[in-house]
Amino acid sequence: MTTSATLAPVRRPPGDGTPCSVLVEDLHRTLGGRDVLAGVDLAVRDGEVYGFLGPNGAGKTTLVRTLCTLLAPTSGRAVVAGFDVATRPGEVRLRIGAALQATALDLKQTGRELLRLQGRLYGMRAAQIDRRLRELGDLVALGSALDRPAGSYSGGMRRRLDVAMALVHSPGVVFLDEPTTGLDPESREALWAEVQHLNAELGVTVFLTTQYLEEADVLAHRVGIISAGRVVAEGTPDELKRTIGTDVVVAEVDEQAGDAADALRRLDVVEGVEVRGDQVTASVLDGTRALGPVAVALATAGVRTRSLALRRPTLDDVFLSLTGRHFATDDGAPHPDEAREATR
Ligand SMILES: Nc1ncnc2c1ncn2[C@@H]1O[C@H](COP(=O)(O)OP(=O)(O)OP(=O)(O)O)[C@@H](O)[C@H]1O
Repeated sequence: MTTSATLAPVRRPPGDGTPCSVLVEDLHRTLGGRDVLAGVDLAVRDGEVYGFLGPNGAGKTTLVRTLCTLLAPTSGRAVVAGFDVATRPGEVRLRIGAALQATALDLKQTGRELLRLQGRLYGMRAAQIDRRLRELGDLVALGSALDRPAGSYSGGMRRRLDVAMALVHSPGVVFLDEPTTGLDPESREALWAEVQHLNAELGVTVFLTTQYLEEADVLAHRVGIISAGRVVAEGTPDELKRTIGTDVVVAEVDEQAGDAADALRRLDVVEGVEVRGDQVTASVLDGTRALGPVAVALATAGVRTRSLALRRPTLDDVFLSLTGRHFATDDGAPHPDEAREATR
């Protein structure tokens, strides 16, 4: 059997000397006859919060389950905490924590009982577990609820308990699969603060999947964007947005989006144009200089423009330019992030 931990290169991303907690190379996973992971490459450095962003069905959960050793790769390689997930799954499991989407808590047990059980499964003694719970501080700050059955918890409290359970045995790497999906804005922000705390104060490397653009933007040092089983972009949120240009001009037009796009593409100040419905988005280097020529070009082309707005690029613009699609929910309705953006 190969001992991946002894192969120094697997701990380092190409061209970078920083040690890596997660290294994925040309990873494929077939499910139901489909290549759900179609050659994923990515690297998460030690101590990083890595945001893995993608719309519904893109393959996020499949990748996380593979990295947590719950699914075997079809081909390619994944190394987590220094060990190959396919050949050394036991070593990987000892070193990671995971709060996955389909967590089945025994709701009759109290939070404290569940946390203690989790610690005992990792061979910890009661005193060690209690010390660890104090160390986790705010993360387990469920107050007196810690001694109530988990069945009485709100969604946010259950999610916090999930994350705390993933951390009881002091793993170096923790996987959080869509930890805030379904939470109200207040609970979401509380969980964000906790993720930041466990990364900054406890030094835990965090691999976090999300379908919320804002979440990746706020939490992640670096972001990987997955679409149809492939990582289509990787970088810091700012780096990714800079690929779009400095500013974005958005024109809402009356049924003439094609004419508007053609007119804008002819302008020197415009770097790229995307169309969605009656909305035409132009990426530009200098928004204040571009706004005038854009308005004139639309008027000259005879396009009736309902509104013209200037804003900074978002990760959704990055996704749109890479895939030709916006982030959207299954039913095609705008994602909550988009809806929020539209009302700003
Ligand atoms: N066991 C399976 N058999 C067949 N197809 C599957 C199986 N599990 C997942 N898939 C399909 O693989 C694709 C990726 O699923 P996955 O759950 O990894 O996506 P995701 O990005 O996590 O999406 P979501 O945000 O909805 O959780 C989806 O189209 C899904 O229907």
